[in-house]
Amino acid sequence: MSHYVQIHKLPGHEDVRLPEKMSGSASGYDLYAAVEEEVVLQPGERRLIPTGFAIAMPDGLEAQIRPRSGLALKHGITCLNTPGTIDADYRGEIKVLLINLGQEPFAITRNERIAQMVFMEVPQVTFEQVDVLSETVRGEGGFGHTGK
Ligand SMILES: O=c1ccn([C@H]2C[C@H](O)[C@@H](COP(=O)(O)OP(=O)(O)OP(=O)(O)O)O2)c(=O)[nH]1
Ligand SMILES: [Mg+2]
Repeated sequence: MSHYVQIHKLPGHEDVRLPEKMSGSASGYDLYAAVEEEVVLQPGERRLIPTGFAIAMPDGLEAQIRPRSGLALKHGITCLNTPGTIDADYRGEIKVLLINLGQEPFAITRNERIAQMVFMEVPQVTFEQVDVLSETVRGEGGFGHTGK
């Protein structure tokens, strides 16, 4: 399915690259850091990193902010709240909450790729309050109920 998503570069960030797919069928659009100057994340430190853009997507979609596996593997850099949720009605700057779970300081420079954004369809549901739920074989079993 293809959708139109409006994208707006925020003032002062004309030089920052917009989200980009690095291969034809990639799921994620890589996000570029719009930090004014180099930011260094110390081990264990978290920081909200700006991207310099905002979007407007159709109702029924969301965007997820996910880590880049290369940064996670090589440097222990991940998104603390992964997958971050971008609501369809959010018009603020997209930001990325990075945390350094590695053992070395990690420097983030302007226009470096820090995370990726994946669009998803979100089913709408209507809750129907009931006294008894429909029965299943699993029932209330969970959290390892079926074995290791
Ligand atoms: O990684 C993220 C996560 C969220 N957001 C923005 C877009 C999202 O629509 C809004 C709210 O996010 P969320 O619902 O996860 O946070 P909350 O703590 O519930 O805040 P709110 O009360 O504003 O919904 O913050 C980002 O820019 N990056
Ligand atoms: Mg919320």
